Amino acid sequence: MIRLEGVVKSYQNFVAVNGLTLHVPPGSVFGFLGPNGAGKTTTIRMLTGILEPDEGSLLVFGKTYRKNRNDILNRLGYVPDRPFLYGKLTAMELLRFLGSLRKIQGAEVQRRAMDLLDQFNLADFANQLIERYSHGMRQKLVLASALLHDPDLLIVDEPMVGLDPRAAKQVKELILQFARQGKSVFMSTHTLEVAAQLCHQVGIIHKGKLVADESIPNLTKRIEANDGDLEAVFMALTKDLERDQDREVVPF
Ligand SMILES: Nc1ncnc2c1ncn2[C@@H]1O[C@H](COP(=O)(O)OP(=O)(O)OP(=O)(O)O)[C@@H](O)[C@H]1O
Repeated sequence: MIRLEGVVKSYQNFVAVNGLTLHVPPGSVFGFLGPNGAGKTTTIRMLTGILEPDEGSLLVFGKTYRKNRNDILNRLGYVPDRPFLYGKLTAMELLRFLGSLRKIQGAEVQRRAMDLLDQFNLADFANQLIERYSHGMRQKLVLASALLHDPDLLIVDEPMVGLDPRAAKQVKELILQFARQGKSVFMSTHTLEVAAQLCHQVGIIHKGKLVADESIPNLTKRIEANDGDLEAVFMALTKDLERDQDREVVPF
């Protein structure tokens, strides 16, 4: 679903993503971890066609944005880290509007919107103005918006931030259900714990470079070797790179 080879992206002279290579197969949840400023959002902006890589190859569904932009975007759902929601619309109005942009209209958009609002326990608030929604409700609505056109790939920047345990559980279940249908999820997160619960594969980025790319069983072994301390594993991986900037990805 996603294949990156040697992707580089700089802002003026600052290299934010530095030779990134990773692969996300169908039916999998890929967790993209890293500390603040590691290059996660920059990578996601390239994956969603907002930014273009300076170097390297970036394929989504085996296609490039340069040649197949619309094909890719029609099959992609994206939840940004700071989504904008227009507060003067109701949830249903928002979903109808987004549906019209995607050419999903009438009874079809109404049915899909109600199904999604129902899945997120928002059906009772379908006709309430978004400005009256809590943070968690807004987060769930943004996810519902990203799923309206039934995408094959969901890209989510920090899906759990600010969610209470109940909302977080719903979002986790939805992500897992999505992958069970043979679709893929690429999600960034700061927390190894979220990744360990949800993801099949985890990539850890630090200062624009991938410092680890491993399956959850391998990651779990590593965590156990550190007395169950997730953060210790994360700190060790990112600290190593500070000592040796040219180090290769940790082999597993
Ligand atoms: N538009 C920009 N212009 C200049 N530098 C930028 C720009 N956007 C990001 N950066 C820098 O690029 C680096 C990577 O930023 P990015 O937002 O990709 O990191 P991140 O891993 O998503 O961080 P966070 O977890 O804090 O959101 C940071 O040092 C950031 O300051």
